[in-house]
This record gives sequence, structure tokens and C-alpha cells, in this order.
Amino acid sequence: MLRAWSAQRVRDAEATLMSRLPEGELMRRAAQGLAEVCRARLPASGGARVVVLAGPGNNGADALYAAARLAQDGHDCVALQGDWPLAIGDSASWSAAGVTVLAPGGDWAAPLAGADLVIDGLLGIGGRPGLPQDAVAWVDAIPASAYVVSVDLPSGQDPAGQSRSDTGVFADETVTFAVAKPVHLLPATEAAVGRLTVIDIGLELDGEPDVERLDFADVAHLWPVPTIADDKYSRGVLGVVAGGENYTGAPVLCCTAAVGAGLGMLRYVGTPAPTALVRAAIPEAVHGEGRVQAWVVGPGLDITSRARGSKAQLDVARSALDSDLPVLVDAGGLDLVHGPRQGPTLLTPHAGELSRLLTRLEGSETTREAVEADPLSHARRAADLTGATVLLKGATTLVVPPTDWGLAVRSQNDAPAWLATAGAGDVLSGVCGALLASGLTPLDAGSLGALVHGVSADLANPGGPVRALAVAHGIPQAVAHLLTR
Ligand SMILES: NC(=O)C1=CN([C@@H]2O[C@H](COP(=O)(O)OP(=O)(O)OC[C@H]3O[C@@H](n4cnc5c(N)ncnc54)[C@H](O)[C@@H]3O)[C@@H](O)[C@H]2O)[C@@H](O)CC1
Ligand SMILES: Nc1ncnc2c1ncn2[C@@H]1O[C@H](COP(=O)(O)OP(=O)(O)O)[C@@H](O)[C@H]1O
Ligand SMILES: [K+]
Repeated sequence: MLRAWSAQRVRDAEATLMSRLPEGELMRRAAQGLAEVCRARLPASGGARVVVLAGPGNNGADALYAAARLAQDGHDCVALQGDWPLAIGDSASWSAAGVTVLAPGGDWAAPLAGADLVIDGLLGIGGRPGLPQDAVAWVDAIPASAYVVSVDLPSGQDPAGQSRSDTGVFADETVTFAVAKPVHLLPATEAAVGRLTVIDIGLELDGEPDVERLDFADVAHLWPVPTIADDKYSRGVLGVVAGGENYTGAPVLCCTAAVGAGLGMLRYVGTPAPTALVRAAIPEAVHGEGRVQAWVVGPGLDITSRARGSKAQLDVARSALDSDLPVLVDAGGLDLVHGPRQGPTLLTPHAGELSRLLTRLEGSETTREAVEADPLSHARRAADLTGATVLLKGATTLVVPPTDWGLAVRSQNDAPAWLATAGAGDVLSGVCGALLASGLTPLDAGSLGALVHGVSADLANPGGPVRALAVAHGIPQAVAHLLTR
């Protein structure tokens, strides 16, 4: 599991550790780790051009100390200073250490254009959103051929990871210290981070992190693997209320994925046309209402439909939501959510569905664009309004419990962009529903389901396009792959 702590919590922990260590020791460790990463990206023979974007704080000092080490390897190291004093040293002392500091207003364009490696030490966890004025033009002029290493985080991006800046740095690699921070894992900023390397500086953080990411090794700990004591009922029965006379494919995708994830049994509640398709595609399914351990309500469900069988199907959907059983609510089922319900609940909207849900629940308009600009805050608002865990789908999928539970947000990024295809969400609802039926919490079911869903998309056709049905069919192999790796 990758864990991230907020900038403030990292600062507090650093202050405690620093009071026990010789002055400058933490920065020495940080600069050494940073230099080692940069060294590994540069020719051992020396002679490369390294350009440091040196900000006013300790982030700039980390970058300058690392550059001084690279200068000892024979690289040509130049630092750009803007209209601010450096946190440590001045141009004379850095020059003695082998780093040429270009004073504010100096000719920075030529050295930057020739950079092989750019070390972005403009702002770290002390940064406010936006860049220092002089640095805006530097960042804009970073040559595409240079390898950009950001110190701690890509400067100009929000350390809390809530909103993305298009003018901030987009790094090839980010070297952070002690632990990841929310900026590294959350959807608004993750794309600016590039490859993430965490350097151990002897700082431990404890307590619940702010953000977590399951990795492949977590699957074996969390996945419900049956034992010889199990039977089909003890493994969990999932009820699926999905599809209708218009949307007939969604239940096939959802149910295929659910049985593929290893359910004890699946009950399907539909109208005539999708029922016939589910009968043909999933002979394992049992039809009609009955005892279940969890429900999936909503893929392909149109609550306004007057078609034959719709009223009876809707009655089952409503009674599932009125029960105290775990329920995953997706797509059309979200129109049935009016506030908190009794049982564990996982809502699985995409950004458009979340904007509609918030607009209805709050009585004032929230646009899809607003959700996309700050996914975490909006998912959090929906979680707080409904008492449910909210899984917000996207290239990075967030799983957000209500604030007062005091739990970390999960953020998963396991899928190729090829997964952005119709029906993929129906597959996800089946996987997560199966996990709810086997007793996992909405937080674990949502994040583990998103991970396996992404891996199945990758394995279905590595490097190429995938269709949702292939992702659904690939779930059993993806689970086996992750359990036996
Ligand atoms: N605190 C520690 O013990 C350690 C800190 N380390 C480094 O120190 C960094 C944090 O250092 P600082 O607290 O000095 O903070 P930063 O270096 O992130 O920046 C703070 C400085 O930038 C200015 N500033 C912030 N946002 C600005 C903006 N948008 N436009 C213009 N100026 C802006 C502030 O006024 C302040 O002068 C970490 O990210 C990490 O790189 C590491 O050396 C490891 C140890
Ligand atoms: N750019 C992307 N990269 C990876 N996965 C994505 C991307 N965009 C969307 N996804 C995933 O694809 C799925 C799409 O679901 P959804 O929008 O509900 O589609 P549908 O309603 O057609 O089933 C979600 O699991 C989402 O996380
Ligand atoms: K930085």
C-alpha cells in the first residue's frame, strides 16, 4: 500500500525529528537521495548540462545541494535565481561548490535551452498554488528534450492535490522525501508528477494517512479466497437489479464480471429482454428476487421506463435500497438516492453522474466541469450528504468515505486509458458488487474492484484497445494473476 500524508502532517513530523538531529541533517539526506536519482539519469562520464530552477525556500536549497554533488561528477551545473534571496548560501558560495548561479535578470534562456536535466526546486510543500513570477517564463521554456526531475513535488501544483495548474511544472520524475503527499496520488495533480520516487530520510509518519493506494501485493491480503469450509451461500450471493428494455447490455456486462470475480451465486432481477440475454450469456445466474448478501442497483436502469416488467423491477430496486444490506448504486440507480440509507453503501458515479447527483441533492447546479476540476471535494460532498462511500470513476478512480469516518481516501490508477469505453463502468459494478457480497467494506470493495478492473483491462490486450466485454471475461484471469504473482 502506498500511503500519503498532508504537507502539514509531514512538516509536524519533520519538526519533531529535526529537533533530535544535527542542524541540516535532514536536508543533507534529502539532497543525497535526490542527487543519486539524478545521477542515475545522467551519463556517468559527466559533461551533461544540469539546470536548477532554484526557488526561495528549502526546496530550492535541496536542488542546489544535489546539483553541487552532480558538479563533482563533472556535470555543468547552472542555477536560475529569480527576484528572491536563496534560502541557503549566495551566488559566491554556490559557485565555490561548483554551481553557477545566474542572478535575477541574467540571460537564462540559452543555458535552459541546452539543458539535459532540469531540477525543479522552485516550490515544495511550502508552496502556495501558482508559481513565483520570474519562474513562469522558465517553466514555459523548459525544452521538451530535457529530463525534468521535480524536487518533492512538481512546482506550481497544489500540494494537497485538489486542483491542477496547467502552468505548473509537468515532471518526468518526482523525487519526494519520507512519504508520498496527496499531490502525488490524487487525480487533479497526479499527471504532473511522472514517475514517483520516495527517498527514505529516516522520518516515520503514523496514524491514518490522508490518501492510500492499494498495490498488487495488497490483493492477496484483501481478496476473498474460499476455503474448504465454504459453500455457495457462505461465499456470498449478489442480487443485481440492472438493465431494461432499452439498455439490455449493461446487465450482461455487470453479471459476467460479478460471476467472474468469484461469487457464490448471482440473482438477477430484470425486464424480459435483458433477462433473456442474461439467461443466454450467464447460465449460472438465478432469476428473480431472493435472499442475498448484497445488491447492485442501477447499471442500465431507467427509472422512468414504463415498459413491461419495469414497475416490478423498480420495486425490487427500492426495497434493496430500503434494506440494511450492502448496496452498490450505479448509473440510473443513482436517481433513487435521496440521502443516507441504513446499510453499507457504495455509490459509483462518473463525473457527469456525480454532478447530477449533487445538483439534485443540494438544489443548486454543480457542473461536470466543476467535478473534473476538483474531483476530491465533490466526491467528499456526496459522501457527506449520503453517508455513503463514493467511488468517482476516471483515469484515476477515487474512493471517498464520509469525512467523519476519519479514514484515508483511496486513489487507484491501474487502468490503461483504453478502458475509457462504454460499458466499462458496468463491469466495475459487477466486480465491486461481488466483493461487497463476500463481506468487504465499500472502501475495500471499491478500491480493490477498481484495481482488478484496471489490471483486467491491461491483461485483455496489453498496449492495445479493449472492449468492455473482454474486460469482464478477463476478470477471473486478472484475479488469478494477482493472487499468484
Ligand atoms: N523541512 C524539512 O526538514 C525538510 C524539507 N525539505 C525540503 O523543503 C521543502 C519545503 O521547504 P519550505 O518550507 O522552505 O518551502 P518551499 O521551498 O516549498 O517554498 C517556500 C518559499 O516559497 C515562497 N512561496 C510559496 N509559494 C509561492 C508562490 N506561489 N509564489 C511565490 N513564492 C512562493 C514562500 O513565501 C517561501 O519563501 C520541501 O518540499 C523539501 O523540498 C527537505 O530538505 C527535507 C527536510
Ligand atoms: N482515461 C482513462 N484511463 C483509464 N480508465 C478510465 C479512463 N476514463 C475512464 N476510465 C474508467 O473506465 C470506466 C468507465 O465507466 P463509465 O463512465 O461508468 O462507463 P459506462 O457507463 O459506459 O459503463 C471507469 O471504470 C473509469 O474509471
Ligand atoms: K519542486
